[in-house]
Amino acid sequence: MMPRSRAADPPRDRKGALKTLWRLIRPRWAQAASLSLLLTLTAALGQVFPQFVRLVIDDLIPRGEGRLLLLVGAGMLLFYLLTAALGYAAMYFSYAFTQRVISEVRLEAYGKLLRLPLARFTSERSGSLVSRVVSDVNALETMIQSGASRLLGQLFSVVFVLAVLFATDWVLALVALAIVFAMAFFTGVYQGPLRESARRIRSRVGELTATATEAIGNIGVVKSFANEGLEYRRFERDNDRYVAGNLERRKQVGLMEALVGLSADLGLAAVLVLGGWLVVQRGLTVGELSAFLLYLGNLIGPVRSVMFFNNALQAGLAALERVDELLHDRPEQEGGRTAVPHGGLSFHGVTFRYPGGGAPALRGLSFTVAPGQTVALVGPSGAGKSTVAKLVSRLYDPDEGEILLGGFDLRTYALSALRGRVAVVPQEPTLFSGSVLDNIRYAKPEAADDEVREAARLANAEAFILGLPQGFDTEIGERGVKLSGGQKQRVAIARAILKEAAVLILDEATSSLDTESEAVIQDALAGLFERRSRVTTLIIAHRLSTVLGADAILVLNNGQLVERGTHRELVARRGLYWALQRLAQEDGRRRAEVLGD
Ligand SMILES: Nc1ncnc2c1ncn2[C@@H]1O[C@H](COP(=O)(O)OP(=O)(O)OP(=O)(O)O)[C@@H](O)[C@H]1O
Repeated sequence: MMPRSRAADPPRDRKGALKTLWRLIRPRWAQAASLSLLLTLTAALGQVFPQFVRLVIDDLIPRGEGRLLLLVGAGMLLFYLLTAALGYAAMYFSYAFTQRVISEVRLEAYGKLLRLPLARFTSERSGSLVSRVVSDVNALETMIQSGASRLLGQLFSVVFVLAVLFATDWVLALVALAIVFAMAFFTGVYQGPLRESARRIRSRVGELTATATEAIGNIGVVKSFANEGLEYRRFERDNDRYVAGNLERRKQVGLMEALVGLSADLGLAAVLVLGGWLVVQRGLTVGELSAFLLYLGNLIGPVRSVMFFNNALQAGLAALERVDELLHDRPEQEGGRTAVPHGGLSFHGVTFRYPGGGAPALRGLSFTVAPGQTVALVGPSGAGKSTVAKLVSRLYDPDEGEILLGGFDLRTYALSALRGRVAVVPQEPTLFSGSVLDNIRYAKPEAADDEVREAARLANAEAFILGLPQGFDTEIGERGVKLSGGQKQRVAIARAILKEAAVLILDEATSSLDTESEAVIQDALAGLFERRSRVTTLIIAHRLSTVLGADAILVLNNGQLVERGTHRELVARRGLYWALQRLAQEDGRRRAEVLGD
């Protein structure tokens, strides 16, 4: 028996996030480095102005060089035009670089999200999962952008200026080095708390997104219970937590910046005092001390930027950790078999418990449906009928036992191949935004228009579709025309007809269909069976008519198979099936009486 796949790996940490960051940057490190140097160069070009001033004041004016002055003016014009163009190009390309990296991560994360096992979507709210792909990925922007545009240049300046300082006066340079260490020390002290608060903020963004997504995704229900106020308060609570997280972080950032700033200021004062002493006692010149102090100023600026980059780095890494966890989440496990035969379906000792759920939904279930046969599953609510359907589509895998299709374990098939051959008509079909044509074609994206129309005809859906404002091109789904329960079912049946299914699973609608629609649906199903006579079919049956047409009836109770046989055999047994049928008949009689009145 195959091992059950784990729902999720343990949470990944900063090391994992750093590795992922390096994987993303590595192929483009040369590009990032040259962009950063180019930006530094353009910034350095800005420092040339004092030289122009010196040239004009000290040279040209005293010599009365009017024409040369014009020439210098023209030179400055060219120089600044070039500087502006370089600055623009470097800034744009570093931005484009950041966007490319981020867009790649976003696509990779979304691709991964789509391939996570269904169970993963119950361990985290879907809005929070979406926030990992959208807002966490967006939160990487500042880190990558400032890293790509400034970091390298600033590190370069720090090393360069330190070298100049040591060449000027090594005693004072040691003090300067101590300043850098003090600044780094306070940055280091706040590294952990900043990372923690950044993590909290990211997870609160996830909660905030999830709360809004759930309410807006179910806005009809919210409105029908007039619960806009309740939902508003839920969002307000999450929003308050998010704001509190941001304020807490701001306090830490403020303290860190203050301590880093204090180190720099006290360091400058120390250099001034020590330098003054050196001038008095050791013959250091005033000019040397002034130059040293100016250089020190040039050192502290870039060191501060590097330290404050740490802030962006921690926020970015906290976001990247969440993205990284998603990227390393285990996808659905699958086999390599791509040919799924028309064959029998069998359950062997299948036991299954929903992740996080209590009692097993299925217990040691065994049954076989011969190729091309139709089996009806009946049983009281909660017996496990829909669970059987979910396991056949491999939305979940059994904890124990195995399910074979055409003689092979379902887990040996490639998922897309398997799901491409298992057609499900659910009780409440889902429609997506798009035309009717697109919605039916969802079952087989490569199907030609004619094929789709033929499927709709066989599903008894053509007449109502042609009655819609733009026929097959009518927009349905979230922003379009709303379809009735029966119409949705026929769209779902048309989808199933379109598929080259080896197994058909039909979850009959229990309610919401009047007798007329029910007849139409039965006709539609007849179309489905006519087209797919060799299909192995599993029906979660709620109607006598369907049960009578089945080759065998399986009665489930409490996740176990309690009876099996034909309608006649099961009625003769006077067991659970007989009791359920009697209940259904009584219910039918009462409804007929009410309608008769
Ligand atoms: N996603 C889920 N997570 C946890 N438990 C679940 C989940 N879906 C179903 N269950 C539980 O599994 C058991 C079997 O449910 P299942 O939906 O298969 O019953 P059913 O026979 O199809 O019922 P019905 O006729 O009412 O649709 C029930 O106890 C149910 O509460």
